[in-house]
Amino acid sequence: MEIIQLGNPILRDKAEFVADVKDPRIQQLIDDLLITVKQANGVGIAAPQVGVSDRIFIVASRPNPRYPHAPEMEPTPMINPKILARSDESEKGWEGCLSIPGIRGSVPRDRAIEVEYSDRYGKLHKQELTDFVARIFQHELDHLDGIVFLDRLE
Ligand SMILES: O=C(O)C[C@@H](Cc1ccccc1)C(=O)SCC(=O)c1ccccc1
Ligand SMILES: [Zn+2]
Repeated sequence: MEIIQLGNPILRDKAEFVADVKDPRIQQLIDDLLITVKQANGVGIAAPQVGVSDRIFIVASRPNPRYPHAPEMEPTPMINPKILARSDESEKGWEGCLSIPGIRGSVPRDRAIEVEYSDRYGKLHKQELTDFVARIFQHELDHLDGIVFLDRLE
């Protein structure tokens, strides 16, 4: 799928709550996002970045030049994600965005967050995320609310 670039107003849309995770259209979208994030060599991707206004994103942390200690994880679809609690400490870190190629910036994010989301089978997950994985989650959640990392540069 084609990745929407900054400047396209769709990227600023607020994504809608997913009513039925078992809907075949949602399952197809999840498969498309998994392929797209892999092809783009990203560590995350959100549905609005492919022009779909659903509250779904993929978190796919892996070690990379900027975060060599990042955990290698199975790309994880997260549906109707939300942050339940935040650590009081925040940390600045480098971010990029597949919709804003060639630009990197230092963005403050909460170092630890308690999150809730449904997986693609409809199972509810509640867990604590820290460091780079927490950063990706916050970056992708922003996309669901039409926010990009440039909006958060200090
Ligand atoms: O635009 C996106 O949502 C994907 C974005 C996710 C992200 C990267 C870095 C910090 C938080 C969230 C990317 O994957 S950008 C390209 C990339 O692979 C990368 C960029 C910087 C550091 C690590 C990876
Ligand atoms: Zn992005």
